[in-house]
Order: sequence, then C-alpha cells, then structure tokens
Amino acid sequence: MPAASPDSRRRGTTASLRSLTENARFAAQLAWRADRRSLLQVLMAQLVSALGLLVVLLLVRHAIGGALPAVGGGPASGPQQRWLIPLLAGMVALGTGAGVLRVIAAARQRILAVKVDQYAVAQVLRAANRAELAEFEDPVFHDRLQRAVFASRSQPTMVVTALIGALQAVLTVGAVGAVFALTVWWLFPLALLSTLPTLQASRKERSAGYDLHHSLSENRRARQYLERLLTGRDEAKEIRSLGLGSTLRNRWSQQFRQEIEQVEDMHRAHVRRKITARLSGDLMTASVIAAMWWLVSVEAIGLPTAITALVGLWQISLRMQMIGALLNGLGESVLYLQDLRSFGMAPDGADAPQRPAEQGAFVALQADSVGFSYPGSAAPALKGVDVTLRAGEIVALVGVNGSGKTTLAKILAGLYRPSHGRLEFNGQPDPDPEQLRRTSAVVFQDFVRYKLPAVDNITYGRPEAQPDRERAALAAEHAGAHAFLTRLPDGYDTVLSKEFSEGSDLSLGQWQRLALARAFYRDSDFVVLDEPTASLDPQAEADLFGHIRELFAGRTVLLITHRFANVREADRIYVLDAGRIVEQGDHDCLLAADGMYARLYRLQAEAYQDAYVPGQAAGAAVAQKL
Ligand SMILES: Nc1ncnc2c1ncn2[C@@H]1O[C@H](COP(=O)(O)OP(=O)(O)OP(=O)(O)O)[C@@H](O)[C@H]1O
Repeated sequence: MPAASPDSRRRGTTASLRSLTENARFAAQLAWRADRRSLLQVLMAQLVSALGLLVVLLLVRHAIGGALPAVGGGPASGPQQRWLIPLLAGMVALGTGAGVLRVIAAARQRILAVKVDQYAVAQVLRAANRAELAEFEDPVFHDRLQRAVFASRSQPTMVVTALIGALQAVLTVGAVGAVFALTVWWLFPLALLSTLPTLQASRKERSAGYDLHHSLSENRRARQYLERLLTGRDEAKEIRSLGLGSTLRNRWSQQFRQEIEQVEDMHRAHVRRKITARLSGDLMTASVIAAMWWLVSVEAIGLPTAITALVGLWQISLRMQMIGALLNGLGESVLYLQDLRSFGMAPDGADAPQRPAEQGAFVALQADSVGFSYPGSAAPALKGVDVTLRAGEIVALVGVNGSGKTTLAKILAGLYRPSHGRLEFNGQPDPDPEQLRRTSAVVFQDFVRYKLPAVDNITYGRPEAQPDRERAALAAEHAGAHAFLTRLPDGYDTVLSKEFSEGSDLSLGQWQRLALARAFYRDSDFVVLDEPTASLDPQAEADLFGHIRELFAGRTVLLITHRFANVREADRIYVLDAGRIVEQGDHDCLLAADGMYARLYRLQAEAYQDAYVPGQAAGAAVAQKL
C-alpha cells in the first residue's frame, strides 16, 4: 500500500476534524432538543465548579504562603496565620458546595442521557419508516440502517456525556491557566506540552474503532440474523425438527470469531500507542517538576508559588489525560453519529400517520409499458406491462411462480415506483406513490402478524383514526374472524402471542382472516388481495369468493391467486409470464384462446377431478395417474 503524502494526511486530518466538530455540534443539538433544561443545568454546574477550582487554587496559594513561616519554625500567630483557619474553612465549604453540585449534576446528566437515547432512537425509527420500500431490497441500506440503529443506542448519550466531561476538563484547564497567569505564566505552555503525546495517541486511535465497525456491518447483521433464528419462537419448531441448532450455532461462532480477531488486533495497536504516549508525557512532566525544583533553589520563584504551580500542573495533567481519554471515546462515538446523521434525521414532528383517501377517489388506474428491476438484480421482474383497472372492477393476475404478479401489485399500490413506463391514476400521469397508498388496502401474501391485542390487529388498518370497536367487529365478521375472536380468553383484547403473559395464538388461517379484516376495516376504494385464501379452509375460501362482489361492492379489487377456480368471476384476467402480460380477457375468452391460462386451468381442474374417483381413495387415484 503506498504511504500517504503529508499533504493528503493533512487534508484527511482537516476533514476528520471538520466531521468531528460537525458531529459534536449535532450531538449538542440532540441534547438540546431532547432536554434543554437538564442540559443547561449540567453546563451551569460545570461552569460553577470550574470557578470553584480557580478560587480553591488561589486559596491554596494564600494558605501555603501563610503557613510556611510556622512550618519553618516562625511565629504561629502572625497576621498571615490568623487568616489560615478561615481560609481552610472556606476551602472546606467550597469542597462541600462542589460535592453537592456534582451530585445534582450527575443526576441531571443521567436523566439527560435517557432522554437523548429516546430521542435519537425515535429519530432512527422515523427515518427507517420513511424509507421507500425499494430501499429495503438493498444490502447497503441495511448496513446503513444497522449502523444507525447501533449509533442511536447510547452513542449520542456517550457523546453528550463526553462533551460535558470535556467541557469540564477544558474549564478546569482554563481555571488552572488563570492561576498560572497570575503566578508562573510560562509554566502553562510547558504543562500543555507534556500532554501532547496523549492527545496525539488519541487522535490516531479515534477512527480505528469506527473503521472496524464499518467493515464489520454485514458480518454483524449476519450474526444477528442467526441469533434471531436461534431464539425466535416462530423458527423454534423447524429448527428443532431438523436438529439444526448446533449447525446454526457453529455458523454464529465462526461469524463472531472473525469479529473478535479484528477487535483484538485493533486493541493491541491501541495499547502500544497508549503506553508510549504515557511514558513520554510523564517524562515531560518530570522535567517540568525538575525545572521548578531548580528555580526554587536559585530563589527565582517562591515555594508557595511553586507548590501551587505543581498542584495546578497535576490538575492539568490529570484533566488532559481525561481529555485524551474522552477524545478517544468521543472521537469514536462522534464518528458513529455520522451514521445517524447520514441516515437522515427528520425535523421534529415530521410525519403523522397517512390518512386513507376519501371514498370515491378511485376512478381508474393504468400501467403503460411498466418495467421494474429490483435493486441489484440484473434481470427485470417486469417488462412492458400494460394493465387497466376501473372503478368497481374485479381484475385478476395469474401466472406461474416468479412471473411478476406481486411486483406488479406493489407498483399499482404505490409501494414501488416503476423503473420504466408510467402509471396513470384518474387520468393524472405519474401519481404520487403516497396518493396510491392512501387509496389502497393490500392483503399481502406474507401479511404481518402483530403480536398485539386482536383489536389492534384490525384497527391498524386506519392508524390515523380513533379505533372504532364496532367497525372492527363488522370487519372481522366480513372476514369470518368474529366468531373465533370472541372465543379468545380476553375476546378482542387478547394479545395474540404466547410470548406475552396471558397471550394466545391463532392458526395460520385465522391470522389470514385477521389480515383480511384489517383490509375491510381500512375501507379503501382499491383492494389488493395477494393469495388471500392460501391458508383458509375450503369453506372459508368459498365464503370469500362466493361473496366477493358483495363484500367489496363499489370497490376495485386486484386479485392474485393460483386457484384458477377463484378467478372465473373476474371482469378481466391478466396472465403474466416472465414479467410480461402474455394473455388477457375474461375466463371464457381465455379458455377459448387455448393458451397458457387454458392449460394451467385444465391442469388444476383435472387434478381435482382425477383425485375424486367415487369408491376409491383420492391418494390412490393420484398415485395411479403418476
Ligand atoms: N425482493 C426482491 N429482490 C429481487 N428480486 C425479486 C424480489 N422479489 C421478487 N423478485 C424476483 O422478481 C420476479 C417476480 O417476483 P414476484 O414476487 O413478483 O412473482 P410472483 O408472480 O408474485 O410469484 P409467486 O407466485 O411465487 O408469488 C421473480 O423472478 C423474483 O425472483
């Protein structure tokens, strides 16, 4: 690797210094927004205690000056000695005051820390929530998200605490500097010089941890994923059934070992740097003390001044060591804040839950030559797709696995933007995806099971409105969920997870009915049903499709299903193959065309007919056919 030129090193240092100050300012803003009262109180306490130290040092000098004749065998009750007791009493009183102040400041600082944490995590959650769905397909986004989550947890607090500590140290150094200015001003730069090696070592150490953290992002995500697999309730059954536990644990250990090796290397380098810095710093301090000794012996300065200066030197060296240590932590934490900032922190009060569009907002939705490629995928998932949905229609998408049905539905529902071509909504080209999202209700193939009270699982369909239990019950009735929900231990208020006390769980089909109920509750003009009956029993499936026009009267329905019997009633059926529309029309027309739809339909119909042979077991019939 070529060595960096002095010029580029300087540029790098300036840039890192700039980012350090910007991130430090960002941390201060976080603290200000999170709890400005506590912040101000803590800062005031630091200022007052620095002033206290200044006064104490001056008192020390006077006290030593007064005490020396007595120590040296002079009169113990001269005019200077008479001040000694009140001086000492004053110092004790100042010490007590400083102690009380420290207790109050520490408590306020802890409260501030919790609030800063809460504020920073809330910002990340908000930013993650605002990200476009397509971003979740990108590993780089997940690395950034993971680093932002890490940075949001306790890093801002560490930075704020370190900044306050650094401020305290700087104030202390300033106070000691002021004493030096009044006594031996030339000692101050020397004292500062003795701390240079420590500061330099901190600068080198600053970015090493952060760089390592960056390089480990993907490794850590992989490890966390394995941890979720090994501890998740939903995964527990399959992992036990396969006996996969130790394989996954070994994989996890391997992943962790890589991280540990790199962390060890980094810390070995840190230790070497720190020891060298410490030794050279202490050597310099010793030289300053020796110089003082000589100056006193040639009577260039008095003993009280020398002693005060040494106390000051000790204080400075202590504080500068502290600043060095803080700069290490601070430097690293501040760099982490870069991850928070770059993830996109929103101004306060940014987004309220989106309000579904008013009824009657859907007239027509059209896709013209729409193409779509997932981020990082070479092959497009959709190519030149034209579809039209008009108000009140039931339109079906069919096709083999991976033909692009779900992708198209997500584009029509405003979850992805087309990569090519365009959408037209109610005659308006390129509609805002949010407008489409507000108009639609989607029942996903892999719907979310919220481990929350059942009623919330339904009313989350309209998060912006006050939950309406009557409407929730009606939606559940339409979805065939009301009966089993009322039988739960706590009815609609039962928490739907055994992971929480007094929680209950549902069968997969019951969960699917709940997802349907959520869509009914949302009451949108446009409803996307992606395999809405995959887990339903035949009766529930027949109930839904037998009444689909009544249940969704006045709404536009986009239906995706592999069960061809369920799309017979659709006004129009689009057949997708490898991302293209290869056929379209109603059921009869597509059967007459005798193309892909007809072939798939007959295949399914035959399987049902052949499987049922009166007087013979279905399995036997299928086996005979094979
Ligand atoms: N998140 C993704 N990232 C990359 N490619 C994807 C992603 N999701 C789907 N694909 C690819 O896009 C194509 C279309 O997938 P899509 O899920 O739309 O198909 P589908 O017709 O709904 O399939 P199925 O019937 O199995 O649900 C497939 O080739 C699939 O591999």
